[in-house]
Amino acid sequence: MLKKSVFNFLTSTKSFSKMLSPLESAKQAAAFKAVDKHVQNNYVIGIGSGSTIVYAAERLAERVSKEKLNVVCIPTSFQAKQLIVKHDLRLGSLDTHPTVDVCIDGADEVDVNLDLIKGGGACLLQEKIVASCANNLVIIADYTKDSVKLGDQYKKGIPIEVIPMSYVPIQNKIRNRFGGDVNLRMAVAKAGPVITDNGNFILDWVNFKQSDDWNQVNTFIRMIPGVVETGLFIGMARIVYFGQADGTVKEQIFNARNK
Ligand SMILES: O=C(CO)[C@H](O)[C@H](O)COP(=O)(O)O
Repeated sequence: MLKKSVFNFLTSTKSFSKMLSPLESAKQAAAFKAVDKHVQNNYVIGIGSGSTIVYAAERLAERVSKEKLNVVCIPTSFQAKQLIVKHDLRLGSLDTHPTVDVCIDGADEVDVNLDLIKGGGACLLQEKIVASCANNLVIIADYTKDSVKLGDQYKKGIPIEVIPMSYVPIQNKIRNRFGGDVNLRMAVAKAGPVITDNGNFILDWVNFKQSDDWNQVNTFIRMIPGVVETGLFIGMARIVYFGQADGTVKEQIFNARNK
């Protein structure tokens, strides 16, 4: 039997109310650290997408309510919008707030230069738009996303959002230029492809050769007619928090980043 005092302690704070797996603890630790360090009163905040950002939204709601913060949240996806609404945070848009103080978002892989692969949740287009409007892009990720070179860790490939009618020619052009396989992402609970929040398809480029110049690769792909955006976020992030299995956080900063 658990002693009453121990039980009371374990259930007394929100953080201890759910026992998290090492991976979830890592996500939570990274998210909490980013919100605690980078959110200030009167900020416009970009809210990213994915599973790690769920913890950031929770923490932000906690801080807003306790500290009576006045912040506006700009969503990067339908999911992000739902999180903002669920937590009673103030929903804004780039129409009314085109400059974002800080954008907090997850990533699928982060290399030593803080270049990223994003779009595992098919939200890369709006994520990149909001990140491009932010004075500071802060990435929150668990330890599995920490990589030396892009492609080391994330075997699901580089997501590319495309206009539906162009997906086959785009597959061919990428394969012919760089090799690898370019797969149309299929939906799980629907017969057919994943449709993004913007009504487009997602191609996942896998088994590619590593590049020493991702900027060049990104530029080539973005120039193909029908490509809307890629999940390569090159030179955008300035700070990454990698949550660890023990709940600590590794911080990686790119000081020389110019915006
Ligand atoms: O880019 C994304 C969605 O398009 C996510 O930020 C990325 O997939 C990371 O997700 P998670 O926090 O679930 O690991």
